[in-house]
Amino acid sequence: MTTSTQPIATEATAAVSLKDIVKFFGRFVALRHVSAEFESGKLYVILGDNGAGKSTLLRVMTGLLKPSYGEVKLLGEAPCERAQRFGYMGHAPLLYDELTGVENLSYFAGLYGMDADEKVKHAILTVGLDPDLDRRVGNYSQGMRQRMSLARSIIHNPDVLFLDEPFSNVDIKSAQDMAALLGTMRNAGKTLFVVTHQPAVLEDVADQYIVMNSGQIIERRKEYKA
Ligand SMILES: Nc1ncnc2c1ncn2[C@@H]1O[C@H](COP(=O)(O)OP(=O)(O)OP(=O)(O)O)[C@@H](O)[C@H]1O
Repeated sequence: MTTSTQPIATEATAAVSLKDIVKFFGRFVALRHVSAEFESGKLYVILGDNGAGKSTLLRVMTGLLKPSYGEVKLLGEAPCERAQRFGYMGHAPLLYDELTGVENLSYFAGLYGMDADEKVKHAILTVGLDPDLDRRVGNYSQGMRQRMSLARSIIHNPDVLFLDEPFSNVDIKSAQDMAALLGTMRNAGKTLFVVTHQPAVLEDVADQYIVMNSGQIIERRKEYKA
């Protein structure tokens, strides 16, 4: 019998666990003693006014930003140990303007050490774009760019997905299509965290609304309207 020192993530393992997280930027406190557990297989919508700490929380959850104090676990481990299992879509699309969609995604697939072709096509079709479109991303509309950025973040089929304002500058129809896709991913067992100022778009698919104010989670509720 072989033994392993690797902890095994069970279904009971929280997707994300935050223990007393504090984040300073200089002397400014962006996150104030945030403790929370988020179970797997849910779609969480993170709400709050400008500057409430939503993006900071998301980036701390991914390990892109180190907390000043406290502990983050992603699927039971430090986020850096789980890089292959989460995807992140931030404000910057992280796409090369001079490359086509397929070329962009093939590049990122290569970074994950993946055999690209089929997965790239699948990711592009999944977000409702045409893999055969021979157009540089620099000439995409903002909505297409957001979709391609989403495709980039799911190219490695992550279990946990963090999306920061995925619907910004996207027309309502495209936003609704993206929301439906996120719902499908949740139904397939993925965990999603979505920061947005447009919670109505996610009304049909959200499991929980996480409300932030002044660097704290002040409420977790099922409905986005009070
Ligand atoms: N790198 C940084 N350096 C200094 N201050 C920062 C930095 N990043 C964020 N902040 C500050 O931390 C606070 C929280 O920022 P954050 O971007 O997390 O808010 P947010 O809720 O996502 O806001 P918005 O809805 O406007 O995107 C803000 O006051 C912001 O100015």
